[in-house]
Amino acid sequence: MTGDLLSESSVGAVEQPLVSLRGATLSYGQRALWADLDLDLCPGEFVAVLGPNGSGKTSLLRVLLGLQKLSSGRLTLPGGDHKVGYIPQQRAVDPSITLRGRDLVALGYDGHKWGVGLKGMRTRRQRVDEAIRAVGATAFANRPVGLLSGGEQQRLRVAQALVSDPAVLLCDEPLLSLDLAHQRAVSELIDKRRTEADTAVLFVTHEINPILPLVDRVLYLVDGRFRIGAPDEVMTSEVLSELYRTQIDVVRVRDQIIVVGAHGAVESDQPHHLQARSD
Ligand SMILES: Nc1ncnc2c1ncn2[C@@H]1O[C@H](COP(=O)(O)OP(=O)(O)OP(=O)(O)O)[C@@H](O)[C@H]1O
Repeated sequence: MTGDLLSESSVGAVEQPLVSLRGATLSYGQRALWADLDLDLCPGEFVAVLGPNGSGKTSLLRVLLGLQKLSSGRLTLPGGDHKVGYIPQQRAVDPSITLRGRDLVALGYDGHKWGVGLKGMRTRRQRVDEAIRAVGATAFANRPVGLLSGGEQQRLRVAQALVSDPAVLLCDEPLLSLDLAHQRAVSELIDKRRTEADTAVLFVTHEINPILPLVDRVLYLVDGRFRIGAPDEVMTSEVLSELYRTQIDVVRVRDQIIVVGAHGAVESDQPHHLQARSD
């Protein structure tokens, strides 16, 4: 139930991490989702978290958000407390919800602030407007969230996470149900934040290809086992076969990674990007 740390050295320059996990284990009852996990998240780093359904990706975000206690091990913030932006998994919004798009974004700015006063209100409006502009949502920000398309709602969720000026951005499958154009737009927005503000990004996804050029390291979780390293180190036939405990073939086609598994190899745990092998 342990994982090997393939490449802490591949992080590059020695930097003080914003978030650090040491020997982190999360169990529900007898089942360890992951155990002995060491992970540092440094400024400007983009870490993708992959793994089949139920492997503990969202639970990892919940631990980092302070919503879930570790069963053992330590979570530390070596540089002190930081602002954290969170893009939650998409959920269907009730069409009768009258909250406007800009109100949703403003919730991200308000955070724990109360009684901001008149001057504060002006700054708040400016910051919210900027965030809405940055995600290209100005045209629909005054409409009720419930009447917006999935892609439009997702852009507003990104704005909500970014408006708080986060040092760490936690994203839970932010590309889910977006078309290719919106996948690209949302990935670019997150990457822009990372490069311009040195924000660290932890990005849960089932599909690495849309973000492959942005990824520094991959954390791949399968059934309590895990690997951490650069995409070229982790996304290999050898490593994934070991994680899934069955033959997995990883092939590169142009700039895409195609993962091919044996029929029925991972059953209901089959990740979205795992293609059935035809032999
Ligand atoms: N509070 C809890 N108590 C007990 N079990 C839980 C709790 N929260 C999550 N789980 C279980 O832990 C497992 C991991 O859940 P989690 O949501 O972290 O997986 P995931 O990798 O994000 O999955 P998906 O890809 O489907 O979103 C699941 O089997 C889930 O049912």
